[in-house]
Amino acid sequence: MKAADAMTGLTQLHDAQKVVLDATPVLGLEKISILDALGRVLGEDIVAERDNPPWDNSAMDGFAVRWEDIKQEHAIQKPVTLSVIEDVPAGKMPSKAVGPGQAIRIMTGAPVPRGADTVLKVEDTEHTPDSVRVFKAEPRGANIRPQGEDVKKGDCIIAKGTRIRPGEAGMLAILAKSFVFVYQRPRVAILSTGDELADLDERFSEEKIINSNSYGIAAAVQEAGGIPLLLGIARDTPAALKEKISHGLNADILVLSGGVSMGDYDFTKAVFRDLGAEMNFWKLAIRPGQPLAFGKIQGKLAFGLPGNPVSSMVTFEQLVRPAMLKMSGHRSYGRPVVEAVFQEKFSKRTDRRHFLRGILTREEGVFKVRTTGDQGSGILTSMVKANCLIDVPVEVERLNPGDAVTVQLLSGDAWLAKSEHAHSGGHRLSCC
Ligand SMILES: Nc1nc2c(c(=O)[nH]1)N[C@H]1C(S)=C(S)[C@@H](COP(=O)(O)OP(=O)(O)OC[C@H]3O[C@@H](n4cnc5c(N)ncnc54)[C@H](O)[C@@H]3O)O[C@H]1N2
Ligand code: MOO
Repeated sequence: MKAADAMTGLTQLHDAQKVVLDATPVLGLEKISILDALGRVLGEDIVAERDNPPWDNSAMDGFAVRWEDIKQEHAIQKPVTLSVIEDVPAGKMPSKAVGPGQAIRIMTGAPVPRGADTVLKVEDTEHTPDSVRVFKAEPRGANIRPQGEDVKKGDCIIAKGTRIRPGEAGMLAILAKSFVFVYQRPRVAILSTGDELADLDERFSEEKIINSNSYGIAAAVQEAGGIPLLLGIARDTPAALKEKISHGLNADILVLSGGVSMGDYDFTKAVFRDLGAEMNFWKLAIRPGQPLAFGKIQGKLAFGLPGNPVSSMVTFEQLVRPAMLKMSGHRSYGRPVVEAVFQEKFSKRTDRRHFLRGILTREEGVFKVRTTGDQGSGILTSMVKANCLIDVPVEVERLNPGDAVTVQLLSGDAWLAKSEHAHSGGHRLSCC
């Protein structure tokens, strides 16, 4: 890793991300029911043990025939009459073979009988229980779905490392895989620090600040597919911090929030040292989220996120979430990214990369983005309004309306839901 810049003492985010990902292990596998597999990452290649469909079958309700019998050029003037020798509904195997001058009535999905190589749609015929008149010529093989057209026995159908979506779940069922191996979900212990904090179950007091970070981080952990373990609040004493941290060391990741700014370093550092931790204390070249601690405590990944509520969420996004995704077997660790047209004026110093909370909309096919308003690191409503983070590179000094920017999409389809709010104008939240 490149060391922090000698002049500024700042560490670039991508350098910090590399350190984090290099230190992050991939978790082991567990076997689960496909009913629980949505969103999980496959830990095995899924190889087809049989063809799908398992036999040639009809794509239409109609009659299975021999193409030789119906190939005449003027079907309408000279319709062919065939005798119907059997009915084959879906779910039944035909017992007879189609011979010259014969047809078998067949339903969509039913196996094509031996001898037949073409299916005629029922609406292109005139029929009685015993016979069928054919008025339309069809090419050989029409309306037959051949064996193995979807899946060929022996092929790898879903590769290890694939995230299971509804399509994969259906395919696993087709392949009769009721249980599959997936990567384990990371367990993330969450600890908020600070005497100023009160938890939700404590008596409300005017002097205290409600611990919101634990709950925002817990939700972010769940959204990233992990299991949050709330350790509560560590009071500002070395003993309290040490004890709480030790409770979190059976998790895969420990996330602390607060206590990483200048004033708190000495105390936190001493506790880490006592626990045998190897920690980096970074000043990241980003805003929000400058002070950040990362390392390993007794082999477990440990993050010290800044206490300001937005800073903790943004640093979780940029550093903890990628580590969680790597742990749980994903092949890419970032959010979806799009280019959008910036709608405002913005300026900054050229020493930090900024993550502005943004509202992305799509108007006449063009992505447009504006900020949520005040970008202070204590303005948690900015995260409530935002559907994306606008990623403004370190070297950019100003943005004008019309400039192209890169945005990281937060939480899936949220940007669609937010469009209406953005259109209604203004930065204020409005309900009802
Ligand atoms: N002299 C300096 N002071 C600060 C610097 C600096 O470089 N030099 N950096 C500032 C920046 S940037 C940030 S971010 C914060 C980070 O501070 P800490 O991580 O030590 O966090 P605290 O001081 O404990 O808290 C900051 C702020 O956040 C509130 N907070 C903390 N925990 C929670 C929680 N669980 N839920 C809700 N809110 C929480 C806390 O009350 C404070 O308002 O340091 C700056 N200072
Ligand atoms: O980085 Mo602090 O997180 O800017 O407020």
